[in-house]
Amino acid sequence: MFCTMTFLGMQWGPLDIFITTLIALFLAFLWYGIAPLTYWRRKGIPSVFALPVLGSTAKMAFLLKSFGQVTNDMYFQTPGKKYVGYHKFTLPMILLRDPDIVKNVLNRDFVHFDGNELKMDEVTDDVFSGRHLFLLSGEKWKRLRVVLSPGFSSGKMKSMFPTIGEVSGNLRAFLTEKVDSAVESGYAVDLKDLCARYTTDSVASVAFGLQCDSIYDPEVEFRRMGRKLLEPTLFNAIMFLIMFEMPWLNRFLKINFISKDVTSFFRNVVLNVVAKREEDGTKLNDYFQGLIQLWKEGKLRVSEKPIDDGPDGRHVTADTLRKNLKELDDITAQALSFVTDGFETSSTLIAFCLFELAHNPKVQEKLRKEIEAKIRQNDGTLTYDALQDMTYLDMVIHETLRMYPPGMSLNRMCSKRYYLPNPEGEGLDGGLWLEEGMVVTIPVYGLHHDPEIYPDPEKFDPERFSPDNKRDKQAIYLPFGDGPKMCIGSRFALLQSKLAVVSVVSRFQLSPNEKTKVPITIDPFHVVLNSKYGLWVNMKNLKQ
Ligand code: HEM
Repeated sequence: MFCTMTFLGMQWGPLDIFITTLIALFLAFLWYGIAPLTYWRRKGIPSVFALPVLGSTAKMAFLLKSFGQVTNDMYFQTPGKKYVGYHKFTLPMILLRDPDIVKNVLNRDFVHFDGNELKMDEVTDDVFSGRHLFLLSGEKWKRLRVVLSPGFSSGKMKSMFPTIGEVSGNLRAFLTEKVDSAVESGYAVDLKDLCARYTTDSVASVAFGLQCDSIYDPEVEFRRMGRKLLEPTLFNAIMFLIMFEMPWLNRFLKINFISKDVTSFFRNVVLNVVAKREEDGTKLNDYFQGLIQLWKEGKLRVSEKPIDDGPDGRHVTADTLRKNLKELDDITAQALSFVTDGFETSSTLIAFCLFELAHNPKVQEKLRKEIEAKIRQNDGTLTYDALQDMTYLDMVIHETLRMYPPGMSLNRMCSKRYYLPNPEGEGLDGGLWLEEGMVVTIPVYGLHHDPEIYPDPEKFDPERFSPDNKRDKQAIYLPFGDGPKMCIGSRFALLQSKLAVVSVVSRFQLSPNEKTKVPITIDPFHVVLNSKYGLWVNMKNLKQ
């Protein structure tokens, strides 16, 4: 009744096959799931507990915690060490704990760490692959960084000020309507959603030259598409888990990180704006115009040679974009990177800042006084220079980014052998040679919340960043990363965030709303630090 087979000169019945398969699976489990976990013991380096297959990141694998939360846990489990080994699944990695080593890796010794573990598939993710700074390394990264950096200079920020100012005016007008018609306890608002709509409008106007109005209409298509990119859904959580933590897996799965409808929407937006400006002969002084110029000069092509490269320069028009998808994607990628990198991170900053102000009325009052004084000194108008001159606002924003750094951790991949001293302390013999390809993790959230570095770390205290305190201390502070790979958009992020905070605080009184409990619960599904249950506050008119 049961069939048998002959293999290696022996007769195999179903039971033999079953038992042999079990043994083979068990050996594979030992070889691939357990043996790699002895790596740090064999090297004599202290390490964090690791489970078979899932390594030290089991909670992340089950989506119970984000990678940032897991690195934070590991940081606090290993006091006194300069660094420790851990396993992301079965891959050995290093968690750097010592602020001096961290600073060296990011700055002085960056040439040893200009590799990149992140990769997107060129076929499935044709827009970003080979074009986004986050995904590039070595020479290509350096060339694109040099090309894009002038677009984020202080001068450029000053020229963007009126455009973002208009969007912050819309935010204020929208809230005025809501607060005026609210009940006596005030207008209850989830800051997370509102601030995301504000930064969407701001990014749309600066990076695409579009008026988007999602503050008033949350369902407008630009907002829907932007939201789809980073929404904390189960699908996105799994997708980001694969992209950031298991990039090798996508070589087989070939998942689109940016879905086709989102890609095609943003390609069309770019095409239409280029064509419109060409038709009208308009040359605005915005970031998008800068991208058009770079594209015309062939400078956005970092992976391949630009087309039409002749002695008189490139004769390219909107029609070139229509006919050549690669050229269109050169612009789309850079404009779209504003959406992926710029709106969620900044909205997180604004939302947490306003949330903390609601919970710290004295800080709120002091900030309001500064804003009023600076505006008064400028004949009642808010100018770019007046905003830059608000020292206390800068302290409040710094403290928000310390407590809530949107990117909770950073990674760097070793590209050239590098020596780390003994992990147990100063002056001891024996350290570790990091080999090419080894990834080191910097637990930003942990460092920002370490009482040895920032006393009473859970207290929202902008005074830590007063000019005197800042001068005295050289504490580690990494909300935008550091070194040559530091966030390219930090000036823009600070500008749009400060404008939003000023617009709200100068007009409304903020107070806590019981829907959001303190301390907040971090959302493990979110790619940047976020509160799981929103960030609710009440807003009232100041004179009420
Ligand atoms: C509060 C807002 C923001 C925060 C907290 C933030 C944070 C960061 C961090 C931590 C990094 C990694 C730095 C490193 O590895 O050392 C980064 C990189 C980057 N950010 Fe931001 N960012 C913000 C806003 C923006 C905005 C508005 C843009 C606009 C385009 C932007 C574009 C980028 C890009 C392109 C990179 C990659 C840089 C490179 O690899 O050379 N970011 N950001």
